[in-house]
Amino acid sequence: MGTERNVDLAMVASLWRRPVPDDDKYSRGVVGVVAGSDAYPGAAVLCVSGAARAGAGMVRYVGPRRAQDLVLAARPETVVHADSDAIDRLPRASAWTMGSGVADQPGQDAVIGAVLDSGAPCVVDAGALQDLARARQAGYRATPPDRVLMTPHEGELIRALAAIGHDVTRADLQADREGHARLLAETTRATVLLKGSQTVVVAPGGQTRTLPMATPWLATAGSGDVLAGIAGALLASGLDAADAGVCAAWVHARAAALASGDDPERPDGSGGPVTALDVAVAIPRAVRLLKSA
Ligand SMILES: NC(=O)C1=CN([C@@H]2O[C@H](COP(=O)(O)OP(=O)(O)OC[C@H]3O[C@@H](n4cnc5c(N)ncnc54)[C@H](O)[C@@H]3O)[C@@H](O)[C@H]2O)[C@@H](O)CC1
Ligand SMILES: Nc1ncnc2c1ncn2[C@@H]1O[C@H](COP(=O)(O)OP(=O)(O)O)[C@@H](O)[C@H]1O
Repeated sequence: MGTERNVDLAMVASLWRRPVPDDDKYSRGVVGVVAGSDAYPGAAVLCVSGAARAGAGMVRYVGPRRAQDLVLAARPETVVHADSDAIDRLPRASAWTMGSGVADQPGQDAVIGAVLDSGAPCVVDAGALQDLARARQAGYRATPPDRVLMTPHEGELIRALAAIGHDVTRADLQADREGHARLLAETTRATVLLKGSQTVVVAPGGQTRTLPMATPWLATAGSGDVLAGIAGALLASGLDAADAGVCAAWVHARAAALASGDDPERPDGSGGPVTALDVAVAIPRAVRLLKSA
């Protein structure tokens, strides 16, 4: 347990699933996205854009009407579902991304609960992290540890740990980022991707994988929502949670470097500013780099 591996292009290229002639949109993976809310409708667009650009065969979006409309305006290929309908009949999806920009939306909370009960593979972000941590600590673990990926930033990791009885300061966390990510992973029996300039992915009872430093231009509102969408597409394509997290973080960082014009090998901020949607648009170019490995 706890052995370290650094992530590089060859590792990601060997894991990334490319479509084959026999594929159809379902076999390539259908991602259900429960993201965005009346308070944060833009997170829905960013999360869906991340999933679509990373190669999902289909994206199903579940959320409030205004967010549905924004999603369709930006990504008309998305199939949208009202959260009130989805509670009765969960849309069929190979994996789910849930929680980015979700805040005080009872319909979405009910869908998130139903997905977790179903045991489907899922990425859990932002507004869904604390409830998931509490539920898994209490033993409600329908989804196996290698199929659930929690994606906190440092503030969210502190709150998720507090929700399960571990009070941690920002200084404690920064002194040992991997140790605290592992504390959440082992206590909840879930895979944890801790975001930051250097992202780490911790599998419970397994390895820690450390990503290269990303361009500091990536520290911009909504870029984490794009990452959650990418990871959902990769879980839906059949990767396990740790591999999906590693590949998503690598492609996300490369897409940001490409969009910024920063040095992809040693990003130092020498490029220009990027927005979250710029990162999503650059994902296909980052995926193309994988074929050179
Ligand atoms: N366009 C949109 O709709 C956007 C929606 N977003 C959503 O907005 C909600 C609130 O997210 P926020 O993170 O902004 O605010 P939160 O209210 O979740 O967190 C704020 C607290 O966490 C700390 N914190 C925030 N980001 C951090 C980071 N990257 N690393 C370490 N500590 C950090 C701050 O110091 C602060 O104490 C989330 O659901 C998120 O997904 C954001 O992604 C921004 C864009
Ligand atoms: N200083 C930094 N350098 C490089 N990447 C960063 C830095 N800070 C944050 N990131 C990355 O940017 C993204 C921010 O995600 P998050 O904090 O969830 O923001 P949001 O909630 O606004 O989407 C993550 O992928 C994280 O790894």
